[in-house]
Amino acid sequence: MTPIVLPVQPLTPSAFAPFGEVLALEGADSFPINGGRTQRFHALGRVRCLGRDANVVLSIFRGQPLVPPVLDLMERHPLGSQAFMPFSGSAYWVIVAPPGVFDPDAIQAFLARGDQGVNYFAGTWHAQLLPCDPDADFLVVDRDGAGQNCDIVRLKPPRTWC
Ligand SMILES: NC(=O)N[C@@H](O)C(=O)O
Ligand code: NI
Repeated sequence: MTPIVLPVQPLTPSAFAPFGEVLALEGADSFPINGGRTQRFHALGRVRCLGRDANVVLSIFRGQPLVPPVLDLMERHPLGSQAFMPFSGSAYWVIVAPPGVFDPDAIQAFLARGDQGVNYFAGTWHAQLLPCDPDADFLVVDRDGAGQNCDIVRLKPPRTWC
């Protein structure tokens, strides 16, 4: 099947608001701490962690680009948020759809800079990590625990982006 081409928009807090939060210095609420030696960029996102025996965990993902760039599935985590913060400088694509019943017509694609993170709301449909560069490292904050926390939906036709 010929993939549908998604237009890509720059990642901004307002455009991304239906899907989650953008983790970035620009526009953040910040204040000095530690006697003024440190600036705290406060509460950039909120972690949700629901269900039985659940913990918030911190992981590192070393991701590789999707080649060819053809997306045939998306996923969601109904029991918890999931945050990705790049720390090797790679830009990455963020392809999402609103929480709830999956609507393929509501899919949106963003290009995130290497200094922007994202925190997907619990239940936000998203593509698995799509870095632009090889060996792209991300700090990931998400939920570990009992229960089904990864629902998958197949894209027919698949999607690509430009
Ligand atoms: N499966 C996993 O831990 N990663 C995905 O959830 C992802 O969004 O990349
Ligand atoms: Ni995920």
